[in-house]
Amino acid sequence: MTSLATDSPSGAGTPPPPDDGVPAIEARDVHVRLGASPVLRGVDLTVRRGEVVALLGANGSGKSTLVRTLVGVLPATAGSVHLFGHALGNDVPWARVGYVPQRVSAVAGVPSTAAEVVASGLLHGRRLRLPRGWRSSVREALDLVGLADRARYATHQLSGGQQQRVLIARALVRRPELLVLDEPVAGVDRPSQEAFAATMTRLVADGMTVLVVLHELGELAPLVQRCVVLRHGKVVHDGAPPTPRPGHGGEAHEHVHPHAHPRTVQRPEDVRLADGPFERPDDTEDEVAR
Ligand SMILES: Nc1ncnc2c1ncn2[C@@H]1O[C@H](COP(=O)(O)OP(=O)(O)OP(=O)(O)O)[C@@H](O)[C@H]1O
Repeated sequence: MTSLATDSPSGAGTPPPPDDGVPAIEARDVHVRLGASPVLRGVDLTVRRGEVVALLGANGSGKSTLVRTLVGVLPATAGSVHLFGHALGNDVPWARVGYVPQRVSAVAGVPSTAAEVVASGLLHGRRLRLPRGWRSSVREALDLVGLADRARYATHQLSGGQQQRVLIARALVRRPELLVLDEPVAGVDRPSQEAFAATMTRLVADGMTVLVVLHELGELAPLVQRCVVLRHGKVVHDGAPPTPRPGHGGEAHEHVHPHAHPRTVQRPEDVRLADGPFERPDDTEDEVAR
């Protein structure tokens, strides 16, 4: 299991379990309707243990819907999802799964300290009491995202990027083996982007399996082994990351980041999706969906 303990240089205390060949995520022919609209239309996705997979696609292509379905937040209309070999439901070992939702002020209105938000990540399923040693787990998780000195800050006293890091720490405090993140760096400040990339580098080195929704590979490009691209709720690419193109991030790039705070948007050096089935900078599914 990936650990947040600090007794090794990478932050891992316990080695990950041997890969038994069962994928961390296995989704087959997943369909989701929201309201009257078919949002996912037969998605297949396998994420093997230790893989780092980026989920890409234009605004409205269904990325958030897919990850929310994979972690059981949204019900699939049809198809199946297995996590660690268990169909979604009570049999899934949820303690092994960390989920970081899109920020969208998820913690901004919560009158809690960073430490309290992180500690809430230790409560899941039928666990309604904090486990023994929770304070050190919380401290380690905050340390891992570079916010050990902000533990007692109210979340509204933190920047957007720091709030996002608190959410990541909340997912990490469970010492998950699988981390699912929905646009973790959209609209966050540069120091938080860099802190996030450094955190992910350590976690991946320790064997963490990662599925991350991104608009751009950005600072995570060196870690990403596979890219899955959604378009109109279908997978249109599943394979190697697209070739980097110079110049992306300039004025021509107008991909909308609806969750970004306008004053804190940063455009990292990134990787442009190729033409063809991939997103175009000015393309949103809402505009082109049939
Ligand atoms: N609750 C809902 N009811 C009806 N339609 C919805 C609902 N939530 C999302 N949708 C629609 O589903 C489609 C996919 O949305 P989703 O948020 O999954 O896309 P996305 O690829 O994550 O987009 P973005 O990059 O903008 O976050 C969009 O057309 C959106 O308008």
